[in-house]
Amino acid sequence: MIELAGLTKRYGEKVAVDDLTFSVRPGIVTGFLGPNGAGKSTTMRMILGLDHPTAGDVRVDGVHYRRLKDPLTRIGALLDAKAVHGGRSAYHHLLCLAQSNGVPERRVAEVLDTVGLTAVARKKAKGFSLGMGQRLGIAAALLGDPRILMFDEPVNGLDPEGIHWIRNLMKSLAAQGRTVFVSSHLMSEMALTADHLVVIGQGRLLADTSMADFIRQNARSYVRIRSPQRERLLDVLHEDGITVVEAGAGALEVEGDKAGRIGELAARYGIVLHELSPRQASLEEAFMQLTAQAVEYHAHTGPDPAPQAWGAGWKGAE
Ligand SMILES: Nc1ncnc2c1ncn2[C@@H]1O[C@H](COP(=O)(O)OP(=O)(O)OP(=O)(O)O)[C@@H](O)[C@H]1O
Repeated sequence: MIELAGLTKRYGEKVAVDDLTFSVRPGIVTGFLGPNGAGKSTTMRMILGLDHPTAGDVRVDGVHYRRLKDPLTRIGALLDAKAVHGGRSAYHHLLCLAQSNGVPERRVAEVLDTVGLTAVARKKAKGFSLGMGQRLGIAAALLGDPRILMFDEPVNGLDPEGIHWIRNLMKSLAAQGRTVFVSSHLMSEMALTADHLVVIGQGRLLADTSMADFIRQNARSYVRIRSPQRERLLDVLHEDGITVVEAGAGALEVEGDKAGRIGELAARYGIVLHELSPRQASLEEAFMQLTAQAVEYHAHTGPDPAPQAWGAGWKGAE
């Protein structure tokens, strides 16, 4: 279990982590999501005692990291896969870690086998690909057989096979009852891996929810419509109590699964439709919406189309 209470980190004027309170529980994969610069790495560094909180507190199994005896056997972390002495072999790198942390030597061969690096164990780490480096970093995290694991963007730069492998590894570690805390800026990746989600933006907590609830609340379905008789169509839909939203580029959107009803109304009133497509918003979109106000650097590719609405009960883009 990892417990954060009011955890805050300032760098001068910059608040990197802002009053975070949440717990990471055992037996499940908890995804830690946020756009670039949201404060994920800073939070993880504070969990490991590498950065001091400006305020608040973070505990690993009830104690501060620095007070843990043999910390590698309690919590294993992959923060920066490049933090390896390149002149050492994978085996030697892990052996040094094991010897300086009271971990039995046999664990080195075991974790090399787990991450699939046995064949290259005697090769120098500086010749490793990004994927091999990630695997070596994960091997180091697993070395002390800890009950808590923390991975910062572990799939960065990996090929599909590597991504698949990491996904399964995390699930199996959680299934063994371990606490697994993994950061990502990709919702689509987390949707396939995490049971629980903690979302932050500009250091602040935006969501702390089960993946199932997040999907239930955010995987909205809607219908996209295009018509050369747009005004007439708007009138007809309005009369039928259907709420319509401007979707930009001449398209309209209606919440829910109403394609059938809209098609019938269009047919009854002889309105030409160029498009009538039922759609499902992706979780990536839901995540972008949730964090939209909290992104540090926006790439402006054009004017933001301000949503307009017609009809009953439109409450704005939520
Ligand atoms: N040592 C530091 N000094 C000053 N500012 C810092 C320092 N470390 C991080 N920051 C700032 O704190 C904020 C949070 O950074 P952090 O690296 O924790 O975010 P992140 O969510 O991990 O982002 P990314 O996904 O890009 O890795 C950023 O604005 C960053 O510029």
